Amino acid sequence: MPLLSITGLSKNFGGLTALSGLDMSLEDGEMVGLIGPNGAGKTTVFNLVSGFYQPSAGRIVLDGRPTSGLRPHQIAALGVARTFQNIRLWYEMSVLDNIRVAQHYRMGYGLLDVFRRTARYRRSERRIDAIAHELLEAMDLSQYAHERPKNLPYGLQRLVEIARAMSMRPRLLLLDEPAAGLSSADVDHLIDLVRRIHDEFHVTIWMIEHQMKVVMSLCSRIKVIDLGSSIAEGSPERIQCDPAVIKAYLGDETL
Ligand SMILES: Nc1ncnc2c1ncn2[C@@H]1O[C@H](COP(=O)(O)OP(=O)(O)OP(=O)(O)O)[C@@H](O)[C@H]1O
Repeated sequence: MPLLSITGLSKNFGGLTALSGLDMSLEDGEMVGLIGPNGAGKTTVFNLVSGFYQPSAGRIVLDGRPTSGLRPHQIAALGVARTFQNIRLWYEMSVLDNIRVAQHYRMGYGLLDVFRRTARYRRSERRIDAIAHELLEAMDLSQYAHERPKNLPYGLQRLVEIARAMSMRPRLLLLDEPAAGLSSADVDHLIDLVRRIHDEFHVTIWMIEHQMKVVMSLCSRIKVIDLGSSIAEGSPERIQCDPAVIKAYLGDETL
């Protein structure tokens, strides 16, 4: 059974069809790309999968369970974490606290536990700290644990956002343009780190990315959409010479 199965997924905004009849599935452990020209509907797909939008039609099934009607926090609890095209962090908190706070839904204690500082509360807090430090280490961020994200260079903020998403121990990680705005050295570092977290944490990854170097180096399979519909799917080598893909990108030098 696929980890994620999407059938006939559509989304309309008033008269605008942002997505139309998308089919897609991801097997456990895969790293897959989602590409397409600007406005193709890529972020809409991620907003639907993560519960930020409800579909106009179609079905999303996560590990055998339909997600229709579920709110974003309920989908997160089922194991879907994401990053955003425009970085979203708590800029006044430390990097460490950003990563700790993201785990709150997994804490398994109530307000009374917090006030009484029960054994359950202390156990959960220790576990949260351990996970946060493990991730900071895995992503070479330990030395920034007590910095505020707003004082870090943009490339590091992107990594903190990925670490925060990973702290939820997701089964499926959705990365929305992780390389946007990064220098070429930062892009190489990002490629290494994404590969490392994929291998180390056995997480399934679906990424939207305009920088073909990132998608081509990391993804074993790529889905291409244009104007809300699927136009191709296959290995990076196949996608690069697919006539429909070349036509969609004609004039776009990024491919
Ligand atoms: N909340 C919304 N309300 C109205 N229209 C929307 C909304 N979200 C997206 N759209 C429209 O849906 C279409 C697809 O947008 P989407 O952001 O999914 O594209 P994208 O492929 O992610 O583009 P980009 O690569 O530029 O980020 C666009 O025409 C966009 O303007």
